[in-house]
Amino acid sequence: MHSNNEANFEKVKVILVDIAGTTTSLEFVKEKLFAHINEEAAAFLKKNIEDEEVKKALDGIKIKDQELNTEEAVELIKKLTNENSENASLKTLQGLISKEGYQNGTLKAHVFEDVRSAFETWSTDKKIAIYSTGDKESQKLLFEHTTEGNLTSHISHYFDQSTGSKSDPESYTKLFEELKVSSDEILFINDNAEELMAAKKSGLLTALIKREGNAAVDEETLKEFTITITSFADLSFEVSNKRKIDDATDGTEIPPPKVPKTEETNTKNSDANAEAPKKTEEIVETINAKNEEQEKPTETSSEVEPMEVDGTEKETEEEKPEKAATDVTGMEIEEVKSSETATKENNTTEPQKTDVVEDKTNVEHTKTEVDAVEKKPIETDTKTESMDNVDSCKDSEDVVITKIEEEDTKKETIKEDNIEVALEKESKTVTETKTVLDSEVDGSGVESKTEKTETESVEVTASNSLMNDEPCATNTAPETSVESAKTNHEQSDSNGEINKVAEEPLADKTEVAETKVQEENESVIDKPLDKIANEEKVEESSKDDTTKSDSTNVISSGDDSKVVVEDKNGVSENGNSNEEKTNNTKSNEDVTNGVAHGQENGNKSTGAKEPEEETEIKVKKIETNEGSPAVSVEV
Ligand SMILES: CSCCC(=O)C(=O)COP(=O)(O)O
Repeated sequence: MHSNNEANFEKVKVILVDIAGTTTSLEFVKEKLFAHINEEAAAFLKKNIEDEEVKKALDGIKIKDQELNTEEAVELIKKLTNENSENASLKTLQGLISKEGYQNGTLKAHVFEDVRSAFETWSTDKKIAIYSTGDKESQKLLFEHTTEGNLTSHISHYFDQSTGSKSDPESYTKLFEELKVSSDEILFINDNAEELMAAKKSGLLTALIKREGNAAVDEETLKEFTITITSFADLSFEVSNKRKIDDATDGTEIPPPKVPKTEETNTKNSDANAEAPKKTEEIVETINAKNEEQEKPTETSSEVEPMEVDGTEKETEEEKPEKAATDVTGMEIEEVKSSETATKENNTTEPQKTDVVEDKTNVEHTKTEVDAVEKKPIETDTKTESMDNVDSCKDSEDVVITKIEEEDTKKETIKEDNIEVALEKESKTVTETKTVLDSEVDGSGVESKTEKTETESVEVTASNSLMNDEPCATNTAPETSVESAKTNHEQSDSNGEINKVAEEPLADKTEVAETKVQEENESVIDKPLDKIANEEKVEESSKDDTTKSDSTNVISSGDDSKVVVEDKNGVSENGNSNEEKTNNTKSNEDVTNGVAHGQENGNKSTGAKEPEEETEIKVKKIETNEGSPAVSVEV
């Protein structure tokens, strides 16, 4: 009929209902149940008159010191039932008498059609308790055998007169203490105004329900209660929850709260219908309360289903913001990492790029290589030659660049390590060779000098070869140089003076060179770049003769290759083959044959010596341009 403005159903945790006139029609109770009890009372007492529980109950209904036979007891039970006595012992006897009727199917308790649906809904997030004049056993029997089926699964508590009279406010205090809730978290639905008033005095929310056949309640009395309803369906707690979600999430205008249906209006009804949406604080508080409640196990919740509304609500208010925060954090971290990486890369490459290039070479390609290779300050003029190869084969340049990245990534593979060794061994080998040359030149002839120079070529070209991961279509000089170097060593075996050098395993030498170069690199890295460059210049200057000639590109080294060719009358072609270059350091015969076979057989120059042929070879021109060295040869 009405709803008070103060009504706060969101707080309700327990819905307390009585039976007669609330869940069940008074007609059923009076015309069916009580009638059944009256009919069955005689038979029941005849069978159970000696039962101690029955005796005790009979003692509870008889007049003090009254002696009752079975027939008198039956008549007393009927009389009290017809008077609708609330005597607790009578209720016990009524329950005992009706039990067989429920069990054998003779009795089916009536419940209003809205009861089952409401119980199913309420029990999802609330407790449903029964408080009836009828004893607990009778209550359970009734709800176990209703016209709507067994509803006991939705009911968590049964209270009867053992808790106290429903008209005594004290009874409700005991009740909510037992339920472990506050008084205003219980909504008591009853058709009896007197009992509701007692509950109200204890602080319970009260709903007077007007069912067909119930006694009328005057309007002034109705105003005392929280709400007046005609059906359980008038109480829709879930709608309130949906409103809370709307309010808490999208901020859109919230429709007016759904007020339980009312039959008529009065001042309070109007107020109730105009009830403003709950404030956010209040809503949040209610949400939290509901979430807490939802976490608690329901005592008789075998059919309890999760509350979807609350579940969504939780996700909306908690999970989504949390996820969003995580994503944002992750992005921030990634950005920071990227920034750090970029900074590191710049720090390691940029400064050296500038310094080394400026100090060491004017060749642009060399600059590129120096840019890329962090640990190669030693490579100077020799690199210029090498870059001729790079010039004609962009793959080489690419390889160098790749190496930069690999070095930056800590050289994870053996191959990468090899590359590094080869590159660095190149310059180191030059130094060693220089020493050999000095001793040999002092003591012996040209031949040994030549052989050792070739050894130097091995080292250098080997490193270049390793740098070329991909074959170069136009210039495979680095790989060729490796083989040529080996050939020269083998050939050197015939020369006793250089056997010692020739027998030294190449691999071992490589290891030695690697170690030395590593040390050298470490020291170089620790030095200021400017200083390194200056030192390198000095070093290169002191070993200029051998360094340039030791290169695979002896031809392209300008003066040195020219000297060699002139001295030996050797032949060098346009730097296409290191075989040819190597042959530059051989005798005329070898050189001559090398030219022929170098063209025919590619890189293979280690085979048996060809018959000697007299061939006049003239070197017409030797270009020593760093960019594209060339030698013009006439045979
Ligand atoms: C199982 S109780 C049957 C009805 C009954 O006897 C009774 O007294 C109902 O009283 P209520 O307080 O539930 O209206």
